[in-house]
Amino acid sequence: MTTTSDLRITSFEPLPTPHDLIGEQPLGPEREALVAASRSAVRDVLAGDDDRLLLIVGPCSVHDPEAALDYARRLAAATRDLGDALCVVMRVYFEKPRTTIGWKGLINDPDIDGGHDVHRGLRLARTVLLDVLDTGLPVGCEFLEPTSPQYIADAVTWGAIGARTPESQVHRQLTSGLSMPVGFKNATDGDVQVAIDGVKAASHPQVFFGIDDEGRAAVVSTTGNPDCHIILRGGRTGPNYGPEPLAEALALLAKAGLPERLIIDASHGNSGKDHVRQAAVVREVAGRLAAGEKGIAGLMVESFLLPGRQEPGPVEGLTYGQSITDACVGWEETERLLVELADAVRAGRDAV
Ligand SMILES: O=C[C@H](O)[C@H](O)COP(=O)(O)O
Ligand SMILES: C=C(OP(=O)(O)O)C(=O)O
Repeated sequence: MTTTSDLRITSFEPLPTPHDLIGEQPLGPEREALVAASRSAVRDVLAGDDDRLLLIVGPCSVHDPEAALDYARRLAAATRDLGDALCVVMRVYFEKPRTTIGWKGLINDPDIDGGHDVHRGLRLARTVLLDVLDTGLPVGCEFLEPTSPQYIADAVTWGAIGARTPESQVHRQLTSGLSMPVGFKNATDGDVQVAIDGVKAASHPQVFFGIDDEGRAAVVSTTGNPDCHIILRGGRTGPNYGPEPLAEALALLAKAGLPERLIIDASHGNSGKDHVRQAAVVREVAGRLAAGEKGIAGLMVESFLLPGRQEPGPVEGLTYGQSITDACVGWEETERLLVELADAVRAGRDAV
């Protein structure tokens, strides 16, 4: 080592290789079939070849695997009879991008105590993914760390690039090699064009630094991902889920030569992170779907067992089933919204 290197690194701790972790917890043929079939269904909905609504619903973040699984079982049961109208993917988010600092998710700090037991976090995340798939629900998550997908992406049906990273070359390159449809969010300042640029960049083959299955640093070459789309999540300039911002975004997509279909995120900048407002946004969008409005392929809702949020900390001291990141719609309200959304999709089919 030289006197100029690693001056601010306190430790390097080797992780298991993706090959080893996946070997410990294999996907298995039944889950693999579910992931493949649900990816294909999501692609069809995004392309407009399937007239259902893609609904990405679930907690802002997973912090308590037991509560996440409890939620998954309820969601699977509640949506069993809504499959003619809704293509449901559960939000199972393990990596949280922060505005400044804060808890960065189950993989980074599974004990929510600053211990950062990433080894445990990775294993736990994979266990949660497999358990959720066993309820019959496909899974969606945000990809934030450029190397973590090698450990979990085989189990993921839909991915997101969050509002803090649509302009990041690293995330665009990563997405170009991901095997599932991926949504790019508009930036936190409300800029939609960066998400569209992200979709375009990710659709191209890319060559970049990454890791292989054996965890070795590698030059990664990709084919490009043709299944990307944008997500309107509002921003500092206000919400963008209304008919006017939607029309503007669709026009930008058309100008870029991309399909005029997108996802609306009812949370974040579209609700001011207020879960009561979030339910109102879902109902407004449902009304528009029932009236036959075009262009909305999907909706994202942050929902958990209890409404609202609480401050993060070790699970023993937390209220069961309540978010420790953004405020979520509670379960009873979620059940009502699921039925209302399915009815809206059915009504929209008959609208002129
Ligand atoms: O979805 C979660 C949050 O909105 C995102 O992680 C940013 O949160 P923060 O602004 O509290 O850091
Ligand atoms: C972090 C998230 O959202 P955004 O990137 O829109 O802030 C999220 O969906 O968890």
